[in-house]
Amino acid sequence: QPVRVSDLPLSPLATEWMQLSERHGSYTTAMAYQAFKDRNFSPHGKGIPSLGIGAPPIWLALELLNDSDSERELIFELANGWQDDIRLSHFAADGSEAHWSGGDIHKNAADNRFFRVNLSIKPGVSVLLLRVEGPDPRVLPVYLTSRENTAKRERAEAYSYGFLYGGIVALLGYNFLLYLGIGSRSYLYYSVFLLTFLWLNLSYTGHGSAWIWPSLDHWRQWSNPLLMTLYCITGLMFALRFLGIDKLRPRLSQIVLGLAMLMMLVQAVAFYIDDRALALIVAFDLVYIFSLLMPLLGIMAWHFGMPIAKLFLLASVSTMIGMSTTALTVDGVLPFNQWTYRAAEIGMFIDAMLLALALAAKFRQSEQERTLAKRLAATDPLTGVDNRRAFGEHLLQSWNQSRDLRCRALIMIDIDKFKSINDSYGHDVGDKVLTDIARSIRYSIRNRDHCGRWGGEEFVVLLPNATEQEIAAIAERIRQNIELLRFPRPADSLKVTASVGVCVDEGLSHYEDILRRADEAMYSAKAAGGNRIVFV
Ligand SMILES: Nc1nc2c(ncn2[C@@H]2O[C@H](COP(=O)(O)OP(=O)(O)OP(=O)(O)O)[C@@H](O)[C@H]2O)c(=O)[nH]1
Repeated sequence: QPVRVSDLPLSPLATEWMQLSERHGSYTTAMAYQAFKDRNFSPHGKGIPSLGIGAPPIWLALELLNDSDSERELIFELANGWQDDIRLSHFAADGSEAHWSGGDIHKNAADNRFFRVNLSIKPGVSVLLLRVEGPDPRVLPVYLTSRENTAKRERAEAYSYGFLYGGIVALLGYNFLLYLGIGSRSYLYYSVFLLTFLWLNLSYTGHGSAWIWPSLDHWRQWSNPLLMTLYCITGLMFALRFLGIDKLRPRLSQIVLGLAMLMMLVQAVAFYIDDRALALIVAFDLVYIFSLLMPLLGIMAWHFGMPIAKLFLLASVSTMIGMSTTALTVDGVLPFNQWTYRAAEIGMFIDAMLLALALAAKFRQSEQERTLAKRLAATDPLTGVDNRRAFGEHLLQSWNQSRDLRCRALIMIDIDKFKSINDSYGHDVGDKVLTDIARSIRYSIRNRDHCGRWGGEEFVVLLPNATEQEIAAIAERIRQNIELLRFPRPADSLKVTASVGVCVDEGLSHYEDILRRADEAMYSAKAAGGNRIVFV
């Protein structure tokens, strides 16, 4: 049944095709045409013709009926930029013939990224005969539509590719800048992964051949398998680093990378012996392993309790879904449209975006960890106030910041006879006394004052911006509140007191002087019997 040129579908031709494989010997165009007329072609079946890697050359034929009395202009386009040798013949109703050829092995085959031919279909029944040869996956989405429909499709594709490439380039540039700024290797690995993703996209969409490397004939044929391999390897390297598997499971990490490198070596050998079918099989196998391995690594990291692993898992599952959708579309299980056919691209793009989000989440997490570590390093674990180092830093900082007009003071507090508390009630009670005293001091001071543990049973308080009356009141409050502390059994009869030394700064030249003088004052208080305040 010839297909009416007025009824041609907007999607690629599928059930319309008749096919003949060159499995049992090759044909010239005339022989194939004769075979078609002798009804030796069989119906192609459903889906876009898809024959896998290294399939023998295939002939596809289509009978066209132009039942009008004028010529019809159509555009034939094989929307797949990686076939080696494409030949198209048109046998018109009036007996005239036209022939075209294209594909990767033909130098600068077309000024378009795909093999494209303008056809004039004369009234009557004519035959289109297409032959495709090459080791690459033989997926043959052929559009046969009017000039307007082709332009419409081209415009939609241009927008979508603009969006895709724009998105990847923006992510790539941003993450590379983050690497330069922050120096974290994860950003570098991610940028390299995005670069290979961009490069691979340029390669298999035909944009690279059309615009970037039109004269690199050898590269044009090899770019797909080599870039697929590189994409998987950089993706794995990023995942191992990002998920921390290189540190948690270094052996596993080494095995995965070793296998990836082995694949790269096989590709180098395939390149050397010029066996592209081998390179393609290795590349596709690696892609399948990759799309299974990535979620597995995500699950493993999840198992290790890494919160970002969920985002990573979601990202790799989106690639898996995309890839299977494209595969099912090519096989004719799912209906063909730009979304289903290009689902792998969309899945990988969503993957890349989710990974950027995961990187940001990881950055936030490590920032929080850093802040926590900094706080822990500055805090006395028993009492929760600043430790000696942190208090010293704070004192120095506030000293440098303001040579204040109003006076400031430093209070040194030492618990009286603390050793005997330890000796009589044990260390646990001693610890409880220290904790309660720290809490009591914090309760006695103002919000802007700063408290620290200076030594075993010694505390310090810095009072900025305080009048002499305020200083005296706070020091007295501290002393009194310590004296009022009560403890549970067995220390219910225990009464604790402290000796307090106060140094009011009236133009001291060095911050250590205030510490030394407050210490001296505290010792004077202790020497005078304790439980008192001495001012200097
Ligand atoms: N329970 C407990 N004891 C501590 C801690 N840090 C230091 N100490 C004890 O504090 C005691 C301090 O003893 P001394 O320096 O002789 O001071 P003191 O007994 O208070 O004597 P005076 O200061 O002269 O009143 C020592 O026995 C230390 O073991 C701690 O974190 N917990």
